[in-house]
Amino acid sequence: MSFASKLRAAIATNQSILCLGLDPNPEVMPDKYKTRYDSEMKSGAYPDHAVTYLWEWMNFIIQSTADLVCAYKPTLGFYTALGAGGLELLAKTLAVIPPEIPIILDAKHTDLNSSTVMAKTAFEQWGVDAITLSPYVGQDLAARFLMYPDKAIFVSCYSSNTTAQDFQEYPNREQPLYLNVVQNCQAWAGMDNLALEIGAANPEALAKVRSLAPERLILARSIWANSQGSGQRIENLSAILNAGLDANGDGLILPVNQDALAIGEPAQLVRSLRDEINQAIALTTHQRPTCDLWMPNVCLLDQAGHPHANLILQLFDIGCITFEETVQASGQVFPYYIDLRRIISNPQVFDAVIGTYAEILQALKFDRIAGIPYGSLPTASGLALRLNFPLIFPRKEVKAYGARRLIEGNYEAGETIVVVDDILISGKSAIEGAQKIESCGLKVRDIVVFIDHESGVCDRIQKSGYSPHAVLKISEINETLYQSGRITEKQFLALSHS
Ligand SMILES: O=P(O)(O)OC[C@H]1O[C@H](OP(=O)(O)OP(=O)(O)O)[C@H](O)[C@@H]1O
Ligand SMILES: O=C(O)c1cc(=O)[nH]c(=O)[nH]1
Repeated sequence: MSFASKLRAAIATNQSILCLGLDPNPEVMPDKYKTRYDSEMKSGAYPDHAVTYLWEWMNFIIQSTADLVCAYKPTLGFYTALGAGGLELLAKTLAVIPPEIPIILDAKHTDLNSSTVMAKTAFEQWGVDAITLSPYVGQDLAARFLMYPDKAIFVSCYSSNTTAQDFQEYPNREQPLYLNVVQNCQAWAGMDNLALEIGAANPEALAKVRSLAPERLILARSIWANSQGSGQRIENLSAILNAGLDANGDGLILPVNQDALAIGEPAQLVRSLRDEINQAIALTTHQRPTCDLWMPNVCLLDQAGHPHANLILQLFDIGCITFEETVQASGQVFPYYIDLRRIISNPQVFDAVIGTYAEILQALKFDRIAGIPYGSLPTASGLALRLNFPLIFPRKEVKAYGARRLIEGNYEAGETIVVVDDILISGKSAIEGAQKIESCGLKVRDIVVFIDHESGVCDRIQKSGYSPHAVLKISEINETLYQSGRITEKQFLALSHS
């Protein structure tokens, strides 16, 4: 199961957005383990035995909280700091985490050279579901981890540490570096594979991140740093939730405060924290306006890329391009499918797509717009409304009852019609649609599509007497997806041989 599905299931089953850090830090070890640990360490004879007490402690925490949290987050540094025994401890700890609870390895990995092997060890050997990464090596680092489609990365975007402000807030508070990181890293992968990690002792930074990443999963850190008494904790919690929850009241995971680890019986503390958070979420979402403005997810690529790069990524993210063997209308089997029919369920993408067609249509001369059923009827309707032109459409099949019209809508013979379709593969649908329209005494000059699948289809359209226009070529889409790390080389090659 993928990280994203596992996390959703764990949140639903345990009714919890709590992520518990599994950090075998001897400094905060409860007394019942610490006394034995210290005496073993003092004896100096068997330091590996001392690790046994850390293991007992970690195991106890997991057994006590597995029905109360949505994820576990071991911090790699605590394990490596213990030497060889620490890595054994990590393996043993991971092995007792129930498989339905996702594991986020807090590695803050930052070295490009070791990233391929780190990804292999973390995801294949240790079997963790997600890993935290430092952003500053850039997309190349992330790409090594994103080769695993069922796994996820958490990009560490903001630290609560005071001295980190010198870098994060550079060059000024209006356009700080960390918001640049948030904006840019979202182009590296879709929602299920890339989340953000934010130190949120101060909810202001969290709110800014949320406004730039309205739909991303955010792991908030250090949220308990400024909470002394319970009143202050509830106040802070409410501010964190207001700042960090997405428009649906989701998209946020919160840490368990480290006190839970230091006390001998963590279950009670984690349970009451979970319940407190759930109550606060209910209150926060209840107070929000019921009719919210729908905000797009921002996913920016380098401005030097394709002018429609962001739209291409969004199309990919909403599932318009899938890689599985699919029979085409022509009977051929392709190793992918382009399903532009999904656009209509995402108002922001739909609007952007209509805008790109509109730019082309505005330069053409015509009296009416015709959409090719069924896939292109919503788009043609959107264009008719946006450009204020009348709409018609040729039926796929003529009905044996009712008006039995081949062309629906009103028109006058001799008028010029612009044909709108979503994709040209063989060109058959668009050409046949245009011919139906012409058979009713209308003229068709231009055929406008969103995607030209290339391989000579535009020549075929021209040979049939029409002028083809496309917003995008399949090769441009392929290049952008590959450059952004959305698709693998194998998928790139599959689309290149289209
Ligand atoms: O260039 P072509 O080889 O004709 O392929 C492209 C056509 O195929 C799809 O429609 P489809 O036949 O799947 O029908 P639908 O729009 O009703 O889903 C698509 O919407 C195009 O109209
Ligand atoms: O029928 C096809 O050939 C076809 C249609 C479509 O919308 N997308 C695609 O990849 N193929």
